[in-house]
Amino acid sequence: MKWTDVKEIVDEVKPVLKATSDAVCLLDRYGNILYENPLYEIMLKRGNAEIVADAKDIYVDGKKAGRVVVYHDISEVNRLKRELERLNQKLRKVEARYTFKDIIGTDAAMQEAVNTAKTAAMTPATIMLRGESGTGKEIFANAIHNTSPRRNEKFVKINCSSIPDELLESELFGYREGAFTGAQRGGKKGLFQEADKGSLFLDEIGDVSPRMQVKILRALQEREIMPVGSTEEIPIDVRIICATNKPLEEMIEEGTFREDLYYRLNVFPIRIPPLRDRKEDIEELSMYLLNQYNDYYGRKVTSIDAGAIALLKKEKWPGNVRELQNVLSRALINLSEEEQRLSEEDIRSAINGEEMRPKRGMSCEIASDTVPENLGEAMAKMERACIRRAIEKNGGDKNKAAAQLGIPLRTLYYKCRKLDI
Ligand SMILES: Nc1ncnc2c1ncn2[C@@H]1O[C@H](COP(=O)(O)OP(=O)(O)OP(=O)(O)O)[C@@H](O)[C@H]1O
Repeated sequence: MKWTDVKEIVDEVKPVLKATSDAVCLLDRYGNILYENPLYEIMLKRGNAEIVADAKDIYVDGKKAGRVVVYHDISEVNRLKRELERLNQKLRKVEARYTFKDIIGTDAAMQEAVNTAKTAAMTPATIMLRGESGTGKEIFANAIHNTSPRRNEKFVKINCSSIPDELLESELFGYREGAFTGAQRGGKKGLFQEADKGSLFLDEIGDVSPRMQVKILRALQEREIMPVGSTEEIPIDVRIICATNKPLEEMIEEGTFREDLYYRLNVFPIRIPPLRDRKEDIEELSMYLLNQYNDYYGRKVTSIDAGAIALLKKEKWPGNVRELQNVLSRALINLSEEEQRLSEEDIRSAINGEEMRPKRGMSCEIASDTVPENLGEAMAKMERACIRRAIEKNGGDKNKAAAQLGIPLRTLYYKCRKLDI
């Protein structure tokens, strides 16, 4: 075949190339354009599309006879990627919904924590919330932001332990276009920048790696951040609230937490007492939570028997208020819609009934002799129950719960989010 045969091929494939949704250009072996389809004109010559190109040589009888170049318009894919990223960022930005009125408890240590937090909220100082898992650190962080002069700006939250180290850096500080493979066009703003003029809540700060501790320290000292892949410093104006249930002082001794970062963060330390140390608050807290859950579960409970309260007070509550929430939720779920009272027996079975045993004619969650109508939902229920149990049994410590379940911590966080735990 001679090179003119490529022209013949062109004539044959023209109708197809006219109809394709990509821009196509056929060249002869010298690089001369033999054919451009109509989209080529629109996509390349008008020049406002985001394009990737694929080129392939055409061989005839083993000899290079020409070249076909296909241009894909990826503007829409990129627009969707940007939209997805924007929505993801929005999701991460927890709206500060709580105020100090939502923090229930008259216990002296709790009141002291609330009063310190109220005072600290009015200053620009960094606040360190200390307390076991489920004691209310996040609700405090919310309330502090909402009371502070920054309340009309953003409250941005990040859980430092649920994100792999490599990602944490780009999440916090952002990155410049082309910083790494997969980096999005135009780069990405980090959460320090997202929270500009507002508050950044660094949850589980005790779980940050030594490498990231240095970077966070630098950002706090210099009040500047440097996005990944950039050489340009960006000034930041962010109020930091951080929280941990880790023994930071011991970690300093062991050399796993930097002392200089500790002093930067520990400007206003606030200790939130565990529930077992404020059992007098259990009744008020339970009523408050029941009011919230009645609507959610479609129940009408207005009172809790004295025996039920006594039982709740006997518990050790290693998972703190979150665990109390779980027990009350289970008790409510097991009640019929008409019941208005939670009895001692209701609470006992909710405490012991981690298996989610059915009660009072309720349909069986996953009984051994029934076939679930929807396998996906049944599995989700089972997974939810197992994960809740593991978290509760480990006193709210998700690291330990993940280890017990034999899954990575990240998977546990993912499942908690997915299963609404
Ligand atoms: N004093 C309180 N009054 C009312 N609700 C509370 C109180 N403390 C905690 N809660 C509720 O208990 C749940 C757990 O609280 P929160 O998430 O703030 O705990 P945490 O200490 O941040 O836990 P973790 O360390 O596991 O992230 C939330 O739903 C919160 O609203």
